[in-house]
Amino acid sequence: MEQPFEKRFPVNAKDYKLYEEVGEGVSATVYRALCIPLNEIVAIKVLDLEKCNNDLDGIRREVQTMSLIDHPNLLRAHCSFATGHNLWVVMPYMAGGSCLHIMKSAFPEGFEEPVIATLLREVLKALVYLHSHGHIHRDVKAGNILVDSNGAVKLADFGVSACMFDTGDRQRSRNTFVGTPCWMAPEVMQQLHGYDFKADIWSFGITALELAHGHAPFSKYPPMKVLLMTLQNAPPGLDYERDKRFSKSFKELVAACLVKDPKKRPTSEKLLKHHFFKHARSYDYLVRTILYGLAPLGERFRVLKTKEADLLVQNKAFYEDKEQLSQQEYIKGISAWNFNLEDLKSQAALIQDDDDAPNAEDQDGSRKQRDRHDVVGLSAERISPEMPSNSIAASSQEDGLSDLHDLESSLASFPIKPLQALKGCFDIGEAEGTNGPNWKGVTQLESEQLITKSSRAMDQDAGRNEGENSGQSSSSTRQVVPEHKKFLSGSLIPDSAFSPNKFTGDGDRDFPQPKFPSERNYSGPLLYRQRRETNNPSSEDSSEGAVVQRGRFKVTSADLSPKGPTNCTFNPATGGSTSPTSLNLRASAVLPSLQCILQQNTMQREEIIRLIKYLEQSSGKLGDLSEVGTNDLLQIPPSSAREKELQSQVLQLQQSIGNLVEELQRQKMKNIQVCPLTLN
Ligand SMILES: Nc1ncnc2c1ncn2[C@@H]1O[C@H](COP(=O)(O)OP(=O)(O)OP(=O)(O)O)[C@@H](O)[C@H]1O
Repeated sequence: MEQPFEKRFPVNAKDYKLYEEVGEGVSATVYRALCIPLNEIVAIKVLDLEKCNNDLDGIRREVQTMSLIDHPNLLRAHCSFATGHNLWVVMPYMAGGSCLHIMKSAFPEGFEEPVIATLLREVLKALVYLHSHGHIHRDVKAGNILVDSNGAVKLADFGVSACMFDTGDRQRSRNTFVGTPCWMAPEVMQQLHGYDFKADIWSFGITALELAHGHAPFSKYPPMKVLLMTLQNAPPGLDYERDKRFSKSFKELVAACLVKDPKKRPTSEKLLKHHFFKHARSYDYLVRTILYGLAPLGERFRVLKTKEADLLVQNKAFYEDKEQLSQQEYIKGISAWNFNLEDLKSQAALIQDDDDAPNAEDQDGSRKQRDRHDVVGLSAERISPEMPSNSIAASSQEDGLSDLHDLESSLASFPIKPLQALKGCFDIGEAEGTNGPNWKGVTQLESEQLITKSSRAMDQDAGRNEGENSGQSSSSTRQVVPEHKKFLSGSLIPDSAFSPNKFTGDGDRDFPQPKFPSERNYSGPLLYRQRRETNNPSSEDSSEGAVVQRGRFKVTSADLSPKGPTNCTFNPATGGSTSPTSLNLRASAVLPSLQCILQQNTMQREEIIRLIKYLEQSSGKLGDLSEVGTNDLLQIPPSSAREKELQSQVLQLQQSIGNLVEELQRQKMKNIQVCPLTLN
């Protein structure tokens, strides 16, 4: 359909001439290129297979989908082939670039409604096609809506698409935590019951807001906060002061898509009939309104990339803290994340909302009211009935402490599997390299302990201010920071390919100079790839259900349950040890238990002494009791209820010391029997 039957694209690299870079994703760099035999300008997506070892299946699926689809609103691959360690995917060149690029270059505040209607209608047609063929796109966003020089609109990037007809492992992949958080549907985040193509409808609604505002709701927040806000807050919408310019039908369309219960969202087919699309115009209209005046794509891309790099350098100077830096990177929309749960918790607390008014999306009380009972899983029960509905979002955004609590309790509210998945995701921050995830020597057990520790610290710090809490949280945080980033513009292709004289403008529409100011809004998703070093120092993860992270969140739904503690722990409640008791138990395995018992014993002794001292001070009548034995003390009849209580506690402690000592002896005996040589 896309190309005439006789047009065959060669599958040999020498038949193509690469020009400038026009886009970067997490896994690929896209170049404008010339197909020499056909004398046709194309785009070539170059994927470095060595860097994508963990996700070859994803790549295969992407290429397969791109070759099989046949719809004018979907970006189809002409052909693909391997060359060296790269995979080249040859596709039509979309000279306008992505809607995200266009907004960043010229429409930082978003598009006008007729433009949005036109773009969305085309995207929806693509979704109707995909859904009717059993596909979920799973990454619908402005960055994946491409426009060509004639104003034709195509949905691109099938890197994480899934097929509803898949079975087995691939079917399971449909339940994975995948997508880009700001656009991700709540049911995808929660993973309670899996999800279907309605997840695309949510992303479509978020994309509508993105096109209207120039950035997606919550795009300035770090990933964990986005998850929390999506799950806890009412869905974002267009109900606010700044959205006056938009029609009622647009607001209704957005509201219809952004319903938390996927069953209540319309299908793509039904949505296409929405009266909002009466505002849609022709492709030509897009050329006149959004493409006119734009510089060639490669140039725009280069300018944006330079600005982003500058911004990153500035931020680096400003934020010495690497966590802050990584947060900044996220805010700017880079989707290659490398983080862990503790980092995210710190970030959730650290993030300040002082750069502008809270998102209008979060403020509207009526929507909250409406959605209170519509929230999947978390929010309805968690919203305090006394709290005015319109203050909830504000407080959840402005109060770092409450964020931390929210975070803890939200995670606690997750069903086990998603919780493990999330933890797995955050702990295993790196998955792209050949060496597996970036698992920096922290076991699941340690991770759990850290979480517990952090939550206890929060309890203790409840009265302190946010900054202190952040610090507290940070200090207990493992410093797993993003890998050093580098900009590898054209790394896969000889530099000469990008020399200015190669920049011919062939096939690219040479738009007149943009009439827009250079000051731009840099919030929003994905501008350039945050590439990671391939030589990840990680080697310790061999977990099943390992995380695959292609710049978007992607966590397998395979069982990520903890492997169980490897060290023996003493259970004070039963007085017994959970350590194995088999005969071939080694002394080295028993000793930690014994040490633990001894430690407990010592602690309890100290507690008794403390109690005695307390008694001594509080009664004041007993004279100098330091010389008096505990038993003697206990002979003295208590003169107050408090004394009585303390005496009984002392008795209990003594009893438990007795038990512990017995246990210690038992263990010693056992140990001697099992490993006499070791102990001798
Ligand atoms: N056919 C094309 N014509 C022009 N530009 C393109 C084309 N395909 C992709 N691009 C640009 O390159 C960018 C990266 O491409 P793409 O999204 O396919 O890579 P990716 O690695 O899959 O990205 P992601 O980070 O979303 O995973 C796009 O956002 C777009 O701006």
